[in-house]
Amino acid sequence: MKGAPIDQKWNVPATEESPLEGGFRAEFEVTTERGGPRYGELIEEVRTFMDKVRYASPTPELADEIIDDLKLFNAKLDTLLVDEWHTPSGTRVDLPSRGNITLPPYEVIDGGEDGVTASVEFRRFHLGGNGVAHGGHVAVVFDDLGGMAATLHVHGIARTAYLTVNYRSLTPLETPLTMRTWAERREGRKIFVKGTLHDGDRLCADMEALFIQLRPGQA
Ligand SMILES: CCCCCCCCCC(=O)SCCNC(=O)CCNC(=O)[C@H](O)C(C)(C)COP(=O)(O)OP(=O)(O)OC[C@H]1O[C@@H](n2cnc3c(N)ncnc32)[C@H](O)[C@@H]1OP(=O)(O)O
Repeated sequence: MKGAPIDQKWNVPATEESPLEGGFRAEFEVTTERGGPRYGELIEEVRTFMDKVRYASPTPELADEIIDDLKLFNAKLDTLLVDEWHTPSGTRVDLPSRGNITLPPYEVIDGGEDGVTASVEFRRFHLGGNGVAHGGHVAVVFDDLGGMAATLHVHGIARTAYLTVNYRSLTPLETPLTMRTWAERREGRKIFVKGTLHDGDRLCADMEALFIQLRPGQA
């Protein structure tokens, strides 16, 4: 298991009442094919590049060279752009964070109706200051894995209404951390979710969030 539990039924098939439109599509296609067998490696190289950009102090000449190289890469990708529903980024459940380049990389260890446990590692480019993670990046992972817990709990798509993070101690970079998220209770479409982030036994942060299950066809 890497980016998500594959065997869970979290995709609600499209129907006339719940068409494939709106904020999140009714159907979340589970795939390990898009982007090819080395897509994970591609994403990892991009993350490594961002790590280095975060800490590099290039000369003007090196910056010129890298800009030219990046323009070539961007032109290559321009030939193969697809919409968000068909990109591998976010749908490759076999890859950390479902292959989503915008998320700190996590691997789901266990996931189902009762909650999600994942190993997350903040990268060097997630630096906030003083060598530790930026609080916003911590919140992003809580949002994604909290949303996953809500989705698995109700077997339907949910969207964040609010999310509160308490930063209890510093969150290290380049360290395997454990995040747990679970639905504490449900009131109709409202799913109250809680979560924790630990470095070993030390609590780095906890969160409380409200996710709202989307009505059929809701944008
Ligand atoms: C599958 C793999 C996992 C993927 C996980 C990805 C997770 C990513 C999650 C996100 O980041 S979603 C993006 C961030 N969130 C948004 O952009 C949400 C923007 N807001 C909205 O779209 C709507 O406000 C929302 C869907 C949340 C609610 O609108 P609705 O029209 O569906 O519901 P409504 O306003 O009628 O509220 C329903 C209930 O929730 C309550 N509620 C809504 N927002 C609230 C709030 N902020 N605080 C407290 N209560 C709230 C509301 O009072 C009401 O309570 P009652 O039923 O008891 O009357």
